[in-house]
Amino acid sequence: MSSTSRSSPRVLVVDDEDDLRDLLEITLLKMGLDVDGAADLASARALLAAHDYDLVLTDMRLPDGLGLDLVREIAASGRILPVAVVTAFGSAENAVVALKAGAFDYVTKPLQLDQLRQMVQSALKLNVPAGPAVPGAEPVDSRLKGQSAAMQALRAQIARLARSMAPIAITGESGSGKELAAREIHAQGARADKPFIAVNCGAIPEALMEAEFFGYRKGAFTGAADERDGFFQAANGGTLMLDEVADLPLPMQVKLLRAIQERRVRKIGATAEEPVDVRIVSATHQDLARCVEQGRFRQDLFYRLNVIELSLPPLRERLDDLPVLTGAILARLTGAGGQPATLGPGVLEALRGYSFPGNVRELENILERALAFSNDGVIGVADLALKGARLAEPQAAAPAPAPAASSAASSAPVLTPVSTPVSAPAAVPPGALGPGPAGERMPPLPDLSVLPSNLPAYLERVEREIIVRALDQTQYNRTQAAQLLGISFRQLRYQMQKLGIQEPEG
Ligand SMILES: Nc1ncnc2c1ncn2[C@@H]1O[C@H](COP(=O)(O)OP(=O)(O)OP(=O)(O)O)[C@@H](O)[C@H]1O
Repeated sequence: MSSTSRSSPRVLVVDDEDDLRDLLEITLLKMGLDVDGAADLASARALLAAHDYDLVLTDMRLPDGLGLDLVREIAASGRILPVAVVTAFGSAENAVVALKAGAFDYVTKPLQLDQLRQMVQSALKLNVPAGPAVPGAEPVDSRLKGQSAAMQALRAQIARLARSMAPIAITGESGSGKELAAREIHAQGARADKPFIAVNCGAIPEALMEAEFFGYRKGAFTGAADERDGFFQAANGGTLMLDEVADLPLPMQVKLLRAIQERRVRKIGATAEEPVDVRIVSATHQDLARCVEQGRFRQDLFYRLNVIELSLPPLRERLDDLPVLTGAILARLTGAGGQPATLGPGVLEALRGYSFPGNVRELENILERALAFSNDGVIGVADLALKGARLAEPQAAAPAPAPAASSAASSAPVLTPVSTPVSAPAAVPPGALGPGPAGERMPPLPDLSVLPSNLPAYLERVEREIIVRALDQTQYNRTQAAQLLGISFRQLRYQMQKLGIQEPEG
């Protein structure tokens, strides 16, 4: 059942079960494709050597080896050829192994023909050159700015990952660009014209989670006045990003695992399941493997989400990107047609000396604030009001420390209460100490007669102490605490998680 015309995309089907191979071949022929069949690895290799294919679809178990061998051989050859595997139902492990080895996607037996067709269509779209490969087209401008080796490697990895359906787990500190990377993977892949839906798992009340993810039928519960789609249906054909995935409660993790494994969801109140074709990208700034160890995250879901890891480097490890990043951010802040702001002398050096715990988001915030304080669009060092710059300055005697407010942070360095008036030493940039330009509270520095031997750890302790105090002052009202500290609720929540600050029990 093979065809020789090259006007249509050509697919190689490798399966030793005649019935299944026939079913696959007929389905693909009906889609207008040319199809060759092979019953074992040896014939598949011979056909691959003789012809150009646009897609290979292979069973896992073959008389003379594994379909996985074919996946590996094609990946190692550098040939741009998507390979999908057919796995037995319930053998999730095989599917994950194949995806890790470089398979584009998988379908499970018994075959769901609608899923098979969707998968084939996605795979064939990958062979249409996109972006810069089209002659005369403008090169696609990556949204992820930076020329450092780390960013170049990241962009190359993203280009590879965009060509597959494998679930990706993105890790990286808060503000390091996880969502941007996920959007880039989506935009460069076969699903670019379909929706990209990002869901902050930590922001959905537990009681609403199932309805939000899977949707509901009219009348399924009080208040369900109309039928509604969930995130899975909304992202159908595209990408669903599960941001802050470590925040998912355990019961929801079970439901999510099922939906991802079976590629089907059931709306609340519905009797039938519906197929969904969604690429899953997850992200967290937490150590998910540790959450598994602590019993807070299911091992099986972790395994399913963590097929391929993409790690975003913190900004402080790629400070060479600062000129490009600041340029891009300032251009955006000034908007089209505006005169872009410039950096005054010493500004880049000052930024290079800072550790950016909030990464690119923090750089954006610093520049936005600095722009507001700058004269004639020229940002000076003082306009940056960098926290690190204060610590870098040689300090005269600091005010006497006050007792720590919270036992949870009793080992933290002690800060003087925020209300203590302070005058700034001459060497410190204006705005860094004392009331800030917009009447900001700037408490005095802790005693720095002894310099910390581990600056990041020290800063973390300072930050921890400040946050615990703000929470104490507001009876753990996080919205008020965030306001008090001039940060967003989301930032506060991230920092609390990162620093392991929990509400006192009772
Ligand atoms: N390499 C980069 N080039 C340009 N902008 C970037 C880059 N990395 C991050 N940004 C910008 O920084 C901000 C934060 O990025 P993003 O939301 O993707 O981070 P995140 O890691 O998902 O953050 P969080 O953990 O808080 O959800 C966004 O405005 C984004 O556009």
